Amino acid sequence: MDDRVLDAETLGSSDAVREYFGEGYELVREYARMLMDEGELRGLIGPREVPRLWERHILNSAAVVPHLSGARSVADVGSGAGLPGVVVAIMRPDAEIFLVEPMERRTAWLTEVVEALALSNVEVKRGRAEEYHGAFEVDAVTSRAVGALSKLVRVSMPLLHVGGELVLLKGRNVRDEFDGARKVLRKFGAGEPDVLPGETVDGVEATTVVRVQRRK
Ligand SMILES: C[S@@+](CC[C@H](N)C(=O)[O-])C[C@H]1O[C@@H](n2cnc3c(N)ncnc32)[C@H](O)[C@@H]1O
Repeated sequence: MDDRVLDAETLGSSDAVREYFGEGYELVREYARMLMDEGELRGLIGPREVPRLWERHILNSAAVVPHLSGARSVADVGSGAGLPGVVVAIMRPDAEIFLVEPMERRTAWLTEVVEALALSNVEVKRGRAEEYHGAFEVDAVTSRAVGALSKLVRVSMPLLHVGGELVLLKGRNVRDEFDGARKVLRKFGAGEPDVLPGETVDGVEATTVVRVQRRK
């Protein structure tokens, strides 16, 4: 194991992180191991991401979970390597999770992860979110690093039941995207976006979570 992996392992095996993930800890750890072993090689994460895998990716992804408490079904739009969708699926085994991703190479990886971790609550759906408008509806959509708020509202709002919510991991400056999204928020019957405080686990602060409700 090289030093970069050891760095990430230190945080990933800390008591605070173990306690935070509770029953899901072993599965999250297995997923992190898969990403560390193969993620870079298969072009799923960059080489610089290996040492900060827990900090920047795993813990960061977990920050959406407290905001999904009422959701029985969740679609993760643009799952990529499975972030945050796989982490959500592990932490919410009671919810039905759809991982929506257009790239074949990435859906192949997601399918392997789902099988290796025996995640019976997950369905991988290959395609763009827009292709699934009218095909299924969920209580919540999560998404990270897929695009600006206006795009996320346009492609994701039609996947939600009325009353359902987009729960997005965004950068600190997300408010700068609000003006550009006004028109599309109105068009898709969305409420005012809420910017929510991220949690801090073992000194690691999560990025900003933004919640937008489908009102009609
Ligand atoms: C930068 S990656 C982020 C992946 C992952 N969410 C993460 O945070 O590591 C963006 C992903 O969104 C996917 N994507 C882009 N547009 C999409 C759309 N309209 N519907 C679904 N997925 C989309 C891309 O194929 C890509 O895998």
